[in-house]
Amino acid sequence: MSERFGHYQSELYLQAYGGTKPPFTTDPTRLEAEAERVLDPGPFHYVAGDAGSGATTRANREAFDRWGIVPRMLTDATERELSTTVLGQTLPAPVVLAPVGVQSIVHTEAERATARAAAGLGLPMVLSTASSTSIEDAAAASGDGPRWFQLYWPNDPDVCGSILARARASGYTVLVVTLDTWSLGWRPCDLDNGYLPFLKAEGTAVPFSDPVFRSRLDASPEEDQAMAVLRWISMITGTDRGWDALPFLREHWDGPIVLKGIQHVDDARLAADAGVDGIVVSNHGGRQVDGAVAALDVLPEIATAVGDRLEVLFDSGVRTGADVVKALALGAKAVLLGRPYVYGLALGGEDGVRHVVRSLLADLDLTLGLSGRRSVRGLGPEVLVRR
Ligand SMILES: Cc1cc2nc3c(=O)[nH]c(=O)nc-3n(C[C@H](O)[C@H](O)[C@H](O)COP(=O)(O)O)c2cc1C
Ligand SMILES: O=C(O)C(=O)c1ccccc1
Repeated sequence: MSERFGHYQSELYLQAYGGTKPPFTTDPTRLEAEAERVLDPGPFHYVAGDAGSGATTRANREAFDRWGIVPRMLTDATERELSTTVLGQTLPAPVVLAPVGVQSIVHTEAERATARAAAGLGLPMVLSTASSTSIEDAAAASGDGPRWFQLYWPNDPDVCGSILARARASGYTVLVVTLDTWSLGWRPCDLDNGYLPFLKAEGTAVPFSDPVFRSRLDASPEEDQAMAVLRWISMITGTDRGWDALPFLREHWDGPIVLKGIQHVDDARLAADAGVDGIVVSNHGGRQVDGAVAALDVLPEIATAVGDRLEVLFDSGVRTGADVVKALALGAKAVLLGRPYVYGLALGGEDGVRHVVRSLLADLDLTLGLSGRRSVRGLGPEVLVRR
């Protein structure tokens, strides 16, 4: 796909002359408030919420604000190139839709809408193990779009193997293994609202459609939903595995493997020593450890330590084109976008996701060009100053 993403700006201005406004805001700082107006409190706070006092979420944003882009002039940046290669795949832009579970709580089309929007833009969608759509249905919606699969690692090896086999058979190419959520963090908002979607069997489409998981139950999920949910939760919670368990994943996956949730440089080194293909430097958007370090603050050290041995991806707090430029300049190959596209899904389904992601990419394209840079490749710390 060779779309000039910056064209979305002229498209929106021209539409305005025809009397049509954007479907909803183009301002990432207003998305959350607009989504709050269309969502019930439980789902809204589940998406927007974070761990404890929210300190990590705030730290993620503050870390971006501490860097400034220093624009260059007269560099001929009229034509920009956003495309880049990530884990052997050429992507039209260095942006991936992060794995977000239970999308049915914000829109009836759920992950199918996200999959269609991502495929239309040629960007990978990472399907969550906690998806409300089965692996196969999401793949069908994604068509020939790039798709990656995120694993919450069941402690039953046969169940794990079965899920991975289904993902491979359905055309998911990259395996993203999330390490930081072997239990949900302390989330006061959800506790106060008494809101946990899994207890109502939302976000259980992957195990409930899995023959090996079903074979582990005394009664089918249709007969005894509560027991099936509890069995599944017990399989994916706990942290009794160590780095020596990774070869199991290699045996059951024939494409790139990425570890998500890395925040310590020594863990990044262990990931490289283990031979994985990539990591996502991430604190899960501030949803797990309250008071954790901002993901952006650990990115430079990690990228310097292991960037030549594996691909370093980044998420947690990315909202604007400038944020993408900063993360790339500090060593990320690409970023994952979380909550913003989920707000787009809530506000407009597939079109809403597309509007949010196109807005981000247009902002990225223009920010890059007006900063005097022609390509997302080769950005380095010289682009930035510390405020
Ligand atoms: C509602 C919600 C559900 C999420 N579910 C998952 C999940 O199932 N698997 C996962 O690896 N990460 C999950 N995440 C974390 C995202 O993949 C990502 O790390 C985070 O949202 C990035 O931060 P951001 O929201 O600030 O962009 C979820 C995040 C949200 C907001
Ligand atoms: O809520 C989350 O952050 C998350 O990662 C998750 C975990 C399990 C099921 C659904 C989402």
